[in-house]
Amino acid sequence: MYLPILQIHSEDMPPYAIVCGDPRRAEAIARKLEPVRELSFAREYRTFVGTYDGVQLAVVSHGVGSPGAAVCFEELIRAGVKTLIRVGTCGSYQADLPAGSLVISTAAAREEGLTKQLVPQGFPAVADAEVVAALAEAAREVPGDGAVRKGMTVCYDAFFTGVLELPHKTYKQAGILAVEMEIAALYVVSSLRGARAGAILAVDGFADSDLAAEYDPHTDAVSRAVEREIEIALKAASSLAKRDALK
Ligand SMILES: O=P(O)(O)O[C@H]1O[C@H](CO)[C@@H](O)[C@H]1O
Ligand SMILES: O=c1cc[nH]c(=O)[nH]1
Repeated sequence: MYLPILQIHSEDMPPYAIVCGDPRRAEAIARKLEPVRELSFAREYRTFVGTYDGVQLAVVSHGVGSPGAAVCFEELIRAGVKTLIRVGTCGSYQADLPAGSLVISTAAAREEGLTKQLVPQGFPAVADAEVVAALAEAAREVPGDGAVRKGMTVCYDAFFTGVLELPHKTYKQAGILAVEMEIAALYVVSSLRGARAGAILAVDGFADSDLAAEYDPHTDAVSRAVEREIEIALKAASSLAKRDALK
């Protein structure tokens, strides 16, 4: 089957995929695969396939925002991908999760618009428990200087605020750890289509509007956290694949 938006063929796709927003991050992840092959680079969607620790994986960028990312997730699942792990960045709500920390998202509050067009309001955007456990286990094996925390995240469409305020205060008060822009789409599309998904995020600053002036995602602490989450996601994907092989 040909997937016309990603411009890939299902025959080339393994059942495990690492996904991320930035095509350049996809390339950085793909450099860890050996051998590796670039299948396509169409719009924001850059697709590689290769081998990590004896396991065949795809690495695909999905761009910024849920509508475009949902197109990517749908086509990957139609192509036969059954396990998706997002390796992203996020803004933190928690003082003890500064830039350089890692967040494993167990579920996402659906504050974006895309999933409202797919499922009713009460439908949860929830990670797969096996994927979350594999990420948490891999995180314990990959050393680093930042904190690692499992918990809920919130998914917005807006990155910069307009004249309305985003409900940062409410979600922070409710114990949400961090904000980003694609996990709701990932978890809802995966649930609807029978795939399993999870996500790990590197904190690149504080999301609250009063701290936004200090936003700088290009520090050494963030780069180290991104490098660490890439290792964690690759290890998690490989251990899930090896466990699946024994089932
Ligand atoms: O680092 P990525 O994976 O792109 O994720 C986060 O970064 C982008 C915003 O800067 C959004 O895509 C958000 O979800
Ligand atoms: O969506 C995002 C991603 C990274 N950092 C943020 O503050 N927001």
